[in-house]
Amino acid sequence: MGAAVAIIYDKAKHYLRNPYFQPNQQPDARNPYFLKHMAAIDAASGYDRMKELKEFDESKIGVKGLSDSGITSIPRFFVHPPETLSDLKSSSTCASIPIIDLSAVNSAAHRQKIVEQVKEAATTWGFFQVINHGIPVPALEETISAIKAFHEQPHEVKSKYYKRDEGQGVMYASNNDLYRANAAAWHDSLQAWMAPTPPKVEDIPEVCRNEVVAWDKSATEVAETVMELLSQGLGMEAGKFKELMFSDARAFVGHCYPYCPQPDLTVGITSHTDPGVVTILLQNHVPGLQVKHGDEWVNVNPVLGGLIINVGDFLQIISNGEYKSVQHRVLANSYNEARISIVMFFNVGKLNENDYYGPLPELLSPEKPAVYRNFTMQEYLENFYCKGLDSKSMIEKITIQN
Ligand SMILES: O=C(O)CCC(=O)C(=O)O
Ligand SMILES: [Fe+2]
Repeated sequence: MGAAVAIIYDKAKHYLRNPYFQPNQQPDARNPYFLKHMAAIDAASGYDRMKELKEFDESKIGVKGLSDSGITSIPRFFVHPPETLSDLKSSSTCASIPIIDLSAVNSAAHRQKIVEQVKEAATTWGFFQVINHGIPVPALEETISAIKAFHEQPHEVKSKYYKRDEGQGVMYASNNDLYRANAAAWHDSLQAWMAPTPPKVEDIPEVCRNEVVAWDKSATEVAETVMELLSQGLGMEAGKFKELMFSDARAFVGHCYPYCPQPDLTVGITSHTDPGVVTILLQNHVPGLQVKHGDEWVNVNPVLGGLIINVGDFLQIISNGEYKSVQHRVLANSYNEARISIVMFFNVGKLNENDYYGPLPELLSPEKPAVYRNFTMQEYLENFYCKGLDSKSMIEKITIQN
């Protein structure tokens, strides 16, 4: 057994020794009274959550390392509160997000119909899949394979990239919000800021370097097409979102959701909305992504050649609530094969922290007054980086109460 492997194994054994934690004993972690109460329980049982988190983080093994080590019970800091766990089983099997064919997007005869479809999907679902978007299926598969290959590298190679350096460059870590969230989730991610400041190409791991660079280019083309349709759907010029620099800040994330031995006790990614303008998501064939539609969770099943698009908080706000930024989550993976997803987040590129943003003036009228107040980029970024995925969104914070 190599030294690094021995260390991983040692860590895993350490986690196995953790007392098994009954989820129904877990108090509501967001309630300050219970937090205090819980700290007391932890003190009594000798459980030091911060120490466990740090040990896991510093081991750099990620959930992939835990999963590969053959553990049969998950560390306690991954266990979610009972109200999250009891909701995991409730998913609808009949509904599905709209699928929109973009093959005729440049045909004058068909354009308006596609604009209507995109508008309807963004208004009612906040999520849709696009097909015939111009990226060939083999290119989608190569991108997935490259990210899978990154996560499958031996610990010795991959751990060199492990760091927490949010908001810039390239980083690989387990759970971006590990120290902010109430409970950790069963995924690892490779992340790279592609714009406005692209990473040094040599900082992108070699095993997926060309694919990440190529994906940035092709996903941005699709995003810009979709943004034109979304802009027209609001009755504005196709080029309006581009003019407002809505695709000028971009983050690439390659998630890996390895097999989880106790998928009923945790999640793959905690329910959240995306903060930005739009997100484009490519997933492999392993299911798990769900979106909230009305009171139901709906499975987003992989479609061959499909790319999933969703509206982020920023777009909901500037569209004055017309387009919906919808809660989504990923279930902890119960399949033997890892679930891989490639996510591109598109955000406004203007970096002046003191500029005000809010519902676009051209969408407001006496009949349709602003439903959100204006905010600065600084307030928006602070809100994002100070919270876990599971906390209050920007939207709730700036909604004008009547
Ligand atoms: O992996 C997925 O399918 C969803 C990921 C996601 O929602 C996110 O990274 O914001
Ligand atoms: Fe998301």
